[in-house]
Amino acid sequence: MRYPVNEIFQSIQGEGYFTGVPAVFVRLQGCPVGCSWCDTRHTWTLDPQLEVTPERLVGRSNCSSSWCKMTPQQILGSIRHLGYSAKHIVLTGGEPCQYDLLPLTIALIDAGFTIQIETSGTFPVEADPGCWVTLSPKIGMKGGFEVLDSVLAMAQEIKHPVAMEKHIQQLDALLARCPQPHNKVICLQPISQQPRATALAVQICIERNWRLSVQMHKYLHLD
Ligand SMILES: C[S@@+](CC[C@H](N)C(=O)[O-])C[C@H]1O[C@@H](n2cnc3c(N)ncnc32)[C@H](O)[C@@H]1O
Ligand SMILES: Nc1nc2[nH]cc(C(=O)O)c2c(=O)[nH]1
Ligand code: SF4
Ligand SMILES: [Mg+2]
Repeated sequence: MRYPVNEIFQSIQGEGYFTGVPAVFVRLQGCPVGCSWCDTRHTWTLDPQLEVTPERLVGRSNCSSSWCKMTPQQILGSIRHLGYSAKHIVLTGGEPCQYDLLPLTIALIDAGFTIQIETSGTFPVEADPGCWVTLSPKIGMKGGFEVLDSVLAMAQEIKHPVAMEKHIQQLDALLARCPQPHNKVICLQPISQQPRATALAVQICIERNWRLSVQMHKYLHLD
C-alpha cells in the first residue's frame, strides 16, 4: 500500500485533547469534502502533474499541493532518518480516511508510536483499533449519517469547528444520536481565530464543561 503524502514534519500538536504534545505530522494529500473555511485547501487536489520524490517533501512543512507516494516502511524510515524525537504521530490531511490506514497504523504502532487520526467523518475509519480518533464532524457534507455515526461511535474525541450558534446546534443534534457521548472528549475550535467565534466557543465551553481548542500553533506561528 502506498499513500499520497503531502508533508511530514515535527511540531507541537496545536489542537484538541493532545494540545502541547510533541508530534510528527503525516499529512496525506487529497480531500473531496470542500469545507468553505478549510485552512489546508492546498491538500484538496491529487494532481498527477504535482507528484514529486519524497526528498522534496519530508522534513519541512509547506503549503504546496505537491505530493509523493510512500509505503508505511518509507514513512517510518523517513521519520527515523530525520531523527525526530516525538513519540506521537498525527495522521491528518486532506482527509486521511479516504485511504485504508490499516497497514500504516499497524506499522507505526509496531514501531512504538501512539497514533492520532484527524478525520471529518465522511469516510469509514480503517485503522488499527489502538489509534486515537479525533472526529471533526462535517455535518451534512459527503458520506451521510451512516458513515458519520460509525466514526462517531469509535472516536475518543470530537473537535468541532465553530463560528456561529448554528454550529453548536448541529453538534447537539449529533450528540443526541451518540450512544455514549459522556465517554468522549468534546472540544470546540473557533474557526480561523475569529474573535466572535472565539467568544462563542469560550462561552459554550464554560456552560457545558467542554474544552476549548484554539489552534495554538497559529498563535505561536509554529508549523
Ligand atoms: C485540515 S483538517 C484535516 C483532517 C480532516 N480532513 C478533518 O477535517 O478533520 C484538520 C483539522 O483542522 C480543522 N480546521 C480546518 N480549517 C479550520 C479553520 N479555518 N479553523 C479552525 N479549524 C479548522 C478541521 O476541522 C480539523 O479538525
Ligand atoms: N502544530 C499543528 N497542530 C495541528 N493539529 C492539527 C493540524 C492539522 O493541520 O491537522 C495541525 C497542524 O498543522 N499543526
Ligand atoms: S474535511 Fe478537513 S481537509 Fe477536507 S475540506 Fe474539510 S477541513 Fe479541509
Ligand atoms: Mg492545520
